Amino acid sequence: MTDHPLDRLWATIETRRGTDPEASWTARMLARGPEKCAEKFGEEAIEAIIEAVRGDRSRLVAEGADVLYHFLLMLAARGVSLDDVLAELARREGTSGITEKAARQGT
Ligand SMILES: N=c1c2ncn([C@@H]3O[C@H](COP(=O)(O)OP(=O)(O)OP(=O)(O)O)[C@@H](O)[C@H]3O)c2ncn1[C@@H]1O[C@H](COP(=O)(O)O)[C@@H](O)[C@H]1O
Repeated sequence: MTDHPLDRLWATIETRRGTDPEASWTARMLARGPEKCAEKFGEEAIEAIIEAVRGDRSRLVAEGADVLYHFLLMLAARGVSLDDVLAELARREGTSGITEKAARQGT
């Protein structure tokens, strides 16, 4: 674990698991289940897309933060860790995105 804000946010999300849903948005969303977390992530992603298309920089920064938070929430709800995703990114380092796409498609 590093002192990166994403690591700290992940640690906070994990501490909220099973706590009072009235006191924590994270606890409330986790209690609502992975489908609801995925739906919320989708909504936040669309809001970020809208701001990217509009070109509103500060709104995109704010929506981007919402996207990252709700992405971590969606992972946590499915028992996938941030480290799992970071390990996959690390595995791809140094490979060509085009080669990677072909490998995934089996071509
Ligand atoms: N980064 C966030 C974060 N980003 C967004 N949100 C919440 O996500 C919710 C959804 O945002 P919306 O704008 O969609 O608001 P909404 O209430 O769903 O309204 P609708 O538009 O859906 O009707 C809001 O309640 C925001 O406060 C967050 N809630 C928590 N965190 C982090 O998680 C930590 C723990 O929070 P709690 O679990 O609430 O203690 C916080 O200290 C933050 O670091």
